[in-house]
Amino acid sequence: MSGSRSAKDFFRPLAVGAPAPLTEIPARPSRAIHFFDPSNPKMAAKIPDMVGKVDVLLGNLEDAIKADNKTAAREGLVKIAQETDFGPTQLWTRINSLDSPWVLDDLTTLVPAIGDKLDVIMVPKVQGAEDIHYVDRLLAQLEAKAGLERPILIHAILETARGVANVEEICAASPRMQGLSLGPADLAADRRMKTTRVGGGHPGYLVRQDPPKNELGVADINAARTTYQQDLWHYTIARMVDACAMHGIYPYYGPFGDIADEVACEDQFRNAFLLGCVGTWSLHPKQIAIANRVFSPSVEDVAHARRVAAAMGDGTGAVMLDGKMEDDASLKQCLVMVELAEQLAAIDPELKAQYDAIEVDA
Ligand SMILES: CC(C)(COP(=O)(O)OP(=O)(O)OC[C@H]1O[C@@H](n2cnc3c(N)ncnc32)[C@H](O)[C@@H]1OP(=O)(O)O)[C@@H](O)C(=O)NCCC(=O)NCCSC(=O)C[C@H](O)C(=O)O
Ligand SMILES: [Mg+2]
Repeated sequence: MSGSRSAKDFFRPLAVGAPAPLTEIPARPSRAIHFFDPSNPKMAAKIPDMVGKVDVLLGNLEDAIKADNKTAAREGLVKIAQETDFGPTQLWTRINSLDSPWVLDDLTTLVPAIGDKLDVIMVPKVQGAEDIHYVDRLLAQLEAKAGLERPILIHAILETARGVANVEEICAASPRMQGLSLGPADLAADRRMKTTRVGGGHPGYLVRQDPPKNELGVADINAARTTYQQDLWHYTIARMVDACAMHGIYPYYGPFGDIADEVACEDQFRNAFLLGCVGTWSLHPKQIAIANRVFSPSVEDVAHARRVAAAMGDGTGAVMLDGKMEDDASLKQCLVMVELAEQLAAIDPELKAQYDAIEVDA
């Protein structure tokens, strides 16, 4: 429940005539949220062909769009949305930040023009529940005026220290809250981290093995020692995952700026997937395949999960499979995998064929 609204009012529209808020956020596949600049003619021309090949297309209006192109990007997005049938692909936008001179025009232009096609509005640099409340009320007013029949959802980017500190209240601020993404570049700057990258790791953030000891038991600190690079984003992503799970909404990684390094990109995405994220951003067409691969459970994992489910019968008790104990709790993890596989199979025929080919012998 939001801090200032009582439980009975939480699911009432915030403007007369606005659509009723959803009581549950649908689990729509969103492995890759693909960013494009609607003011860039080359990128814009590629969008119709990407429909059906990526789960989410996001027209970006904020950072990475030159100040001189803000209006062109907004108008470009309206044109693309009006001319494109998005089929199973969701259409999202990232509006300008709430302290910018552009955001009001973003919302008052987009909602009447393409509000019926927009699934989610991503709000950058969210600091606390008050930012969500502002967008929530304004969207309700604009939806009512435009006669929209379904509410547009809100996705917040965590990219300030205050936003991270307030992550739970942000998730709880509105029934429109669909999910959270990590904004590692802005967050690093706001935290005054000493990095210069857009997401990913850093070779200096590491732990080193203890020194070996000589025969007298004295540590040889000059001996070669293995180091292990650590994940700079583990803490923040873990907080996001817990806050989202608690509020029934969805956590996402965010941008990986080293477009050329596909291996490290895949590693960063997989860490997020394993921790509980449902998707990530793709900044370049080649990151879509990486995201789709990582955020779809492997055939081996789905086969194992179905095998555990079959062996567990009514879901209670404990059984041994391949020398390992399985019980109610491991079954619940397996069911997360099975449900995700079913959702993805419904929109991805290639994955469906792979999952359908699995034979389960208990
Ligand atoms: C990163 C890019 C600037 C690279 O663009 P480019 O140099 O043109 O790459 P290529 O030559 O390899 O491109 C090949 C063709 O593909 C088209 N292209 C490139 N990117 C896209 C795209 N995202 N969608 C559709 N089409 C794309 C090119 O136009 C080429 O076409 P052609 O010449 O006809 O073959 C560029 O990829 C880019 O700008 N990407 C998006 C960047 C972005 O959105 N950044 C903002 C999100 S990250 C962020 O905001 C940080 C975050 O908030 C935080 O705080 O952490
Ligand atoms: Mg940012």
